[in-house]
Amino acid sequence: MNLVIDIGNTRTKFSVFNHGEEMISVPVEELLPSHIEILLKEYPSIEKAIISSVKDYSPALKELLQKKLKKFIELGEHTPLPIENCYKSKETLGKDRLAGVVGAFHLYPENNVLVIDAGTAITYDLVDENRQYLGGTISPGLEMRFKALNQFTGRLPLVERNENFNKLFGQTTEEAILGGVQNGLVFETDKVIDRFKEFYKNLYVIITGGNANFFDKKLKNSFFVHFNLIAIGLNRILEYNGEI
Ligand SMILES: Nc1ncnc2c1ncn2[C@@H]1O[C@H](COP(=O)(O)OP(=O)(O)O)[C@@H](O)[C@H]1O
Ligand SMILES: CC(C)(COP(=O)(O)O)[C@@H](O)C(=O)NCCC(=O)O
Repeated sequence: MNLVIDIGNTRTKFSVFNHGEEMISVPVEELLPSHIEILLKEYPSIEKAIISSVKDYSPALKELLQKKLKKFIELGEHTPLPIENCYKSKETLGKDRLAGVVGAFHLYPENNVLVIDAGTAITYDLVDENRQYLGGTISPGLEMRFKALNQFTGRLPLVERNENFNKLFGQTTEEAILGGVQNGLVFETDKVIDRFKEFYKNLYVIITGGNANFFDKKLKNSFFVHFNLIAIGLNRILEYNGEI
């Protein structure tokens, strides 16, 4: 069994895999060594673990995993991968982005795949049919857009995401913000997909991340939702490192 840990800017998600199949997946605000102790008691067959992190995390967590398990990988720029990483600043690349494209390649190895990770930030990343991760873009996440309007102005309230908002424009401050943020994100995403499709034929689109369900029935382009894409990618990297 494998333990995979994805430390994002908002949440940490940890999952247990058994022969490639995800048994459990749990989001927590902060992963503590005590959580790992409990998990290892519950699943004594866990022998390997991998962590992807986009921020600093407790050294105690790493020490515990190194001590208790047969194999532990902290995903980094030198970790061997089943795809070629063509990002130029590999040392600054978010490891969640790398895991996402490995997951995409594992699911759709014959296709060009655009991975959209709608989390704290929104990343758009391309892995092509030649097994190459080519790079992508980073833009503010949904919640960050609402928060920015509130924090950097004197009069704009903090508005919450509204699933039912479907107007082109607003007639109240709240509606105007919803229109700007939500429609803006939908327009952005559809346009990004359109542009990638112009250059990459046979393009599959995967949406993942805490806000993946926001796009449901909103985009004109078709896409697959894989909430556990990062975990799938991390598990694949862990397995790959056992094979080579
Ligand atoms: N239960 C939840 N707890 C926290 N954030 C959530 C939850 N459900 C949806 N979200 C949204 O998902 C985002 C976090 O998504 P996630 O993919 O976990 O991000 P990250 O990898 O950046 O930590 C938040 O910014 C929020 O907008
Ligand atoms: C772009 C990100 C902030 C996304 O993080 P997330 O929203 O998943 O928490 C993260 O991947 C990151 O810190 N990247 C470093 C810069 C780069 O990828 O080039």
